[in-house]
Amino acid sequence: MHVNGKVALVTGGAQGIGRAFVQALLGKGAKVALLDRNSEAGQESKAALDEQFEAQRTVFIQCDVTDQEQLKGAFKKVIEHFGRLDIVVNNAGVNNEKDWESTIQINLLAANMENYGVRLNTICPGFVNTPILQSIDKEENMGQYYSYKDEIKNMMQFYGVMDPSIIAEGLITIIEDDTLNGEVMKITASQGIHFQEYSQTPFTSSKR
Ligand SMILES: NC(=O)C1=CN([C@@H]2O[C@H](COP(=O)(O)OP(=O)(O)OC[C@H]3O[C@@H](n4cnc5c(N)ncnc54)[C@H](O)[C@@H]3O)[C@@H](O)[C@H]2O)C=CC1
Ligand SMILES: CCCCC/C=C\C=C\C(=O)C/C=C\C/C=C\CCCC(=O)O
Repeated sequence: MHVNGKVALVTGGAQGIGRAFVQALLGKGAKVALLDRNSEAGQESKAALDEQFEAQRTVFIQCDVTDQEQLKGAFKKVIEHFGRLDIVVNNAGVNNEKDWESTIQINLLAANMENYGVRLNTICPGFVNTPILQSIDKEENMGQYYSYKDEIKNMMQFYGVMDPSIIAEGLITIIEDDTLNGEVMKITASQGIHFQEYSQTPFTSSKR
């Protein structure tokens, strides 16, 4: 799918990887709705993007993705505003070991699109240089894993920390290549953008 002229919705688009996604999509000619629960960061982000791209190509919608009513309302607003919706990027995420139920709700369940006849792909990055990494130093985020913070920092040094722009490059690859569906794209500092390969099962059922 060509990105030029399409409409994209990015959750958690106010900062970090989401913001890099928004920037890359605008750079390729899309119109973008950035959704985020953080209104201040969302507005700041839109204002900064407006200096680089025409203001009418970006809209910020405050939305907590765990609130289904807000989320549905935001999808509706995007279609009303831009007249269509072609690309959904389910990016919003938190690191909150103390409230893992809400972490699962935000990171995995909020925008489940599998029943809508769309291509569905996943990006699994290694460490990326965004504000979420600051949570590693905070007991309120790490909970029982707080004592591992130095090991995690050693891992970051060992494996490397990537710039968000390479994750955005992975997203554009997924959008532009229509053959990609059900793929797990891995992005690491050592191997760059690559795909998880699954071995074929040797078993073939006689019942078809
Ligand atoms: N930074 C990293 O090293 C890695 C990040 N990830 C994942 O990438 C995604 C983006 O992470 P980063 O940009 O690093 O984090 P970030 O903390 O910099 O940005 C996350 C954005 O999501 C928003 N958000 C959080 N909860 C929300 C909610 N309930 N509703 C709406 N917006 C919400 C935040 O306000 C923030 O703007 C997350 O899902 C994260 O788990 C995955 C692998 C590595
Ligand atoms: C530890 C809590 C952090 C909270 C969320 C922030 C970052 C998340 C990072 C990841 O999910 C990635 C974690 C591990 C992967 C690390 C390295 C893989 C590199 C492999 C390689 O280069 O071969």
